[in-house]
Amino acid sequence: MSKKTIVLASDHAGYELKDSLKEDVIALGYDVLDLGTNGPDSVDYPDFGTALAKAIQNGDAETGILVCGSGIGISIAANRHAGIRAALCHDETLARLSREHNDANVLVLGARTTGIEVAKACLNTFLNTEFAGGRHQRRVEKLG
Ligand SMILES: O=C(CO)[C@H](O)[C@H](O)[C@H](O)COP(=O)(O)O
Repeated sequence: MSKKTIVLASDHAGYELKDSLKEDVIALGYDVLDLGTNGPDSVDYPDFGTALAKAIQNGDAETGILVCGSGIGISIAANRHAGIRAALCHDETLARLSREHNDANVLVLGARTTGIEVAKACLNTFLNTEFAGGRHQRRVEKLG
């Protein structure tokens, strides 16, 4: 059986945090699909949020991690796509709730707003928390 694949993407403001989180994801035993960006040259977050959403829609990965400066722009981009539930998280509580209540399939972080240790804690919580189902199932289904 193949390992679960996690897709990562960021803009120029987020690539260093994205690369750091990628190391953690690999160390945890996941397969990784890195859609870039891979350097400080200015790029546009909609291109990367959209590319990640399409990778999940296509079945290339089950779960995603997105990073931009604030996390806001790239969240907006990803959430325009059907089936994508991208959650901008600033702490472990939000990371846990995004999984338990919203069955979020994309963790979004702001590299200019969230420190590396909090970001890593969010990542671990996000990856290790199951969707609670029950009353939340009906609500998630209404998201489309
Ligand atoms: O989308 C954003 C803001 O909502 C992100 O923070 C971007 O990374 C940011 O806008 C990029 O800004 P820059 O001045 O072009 O580096």
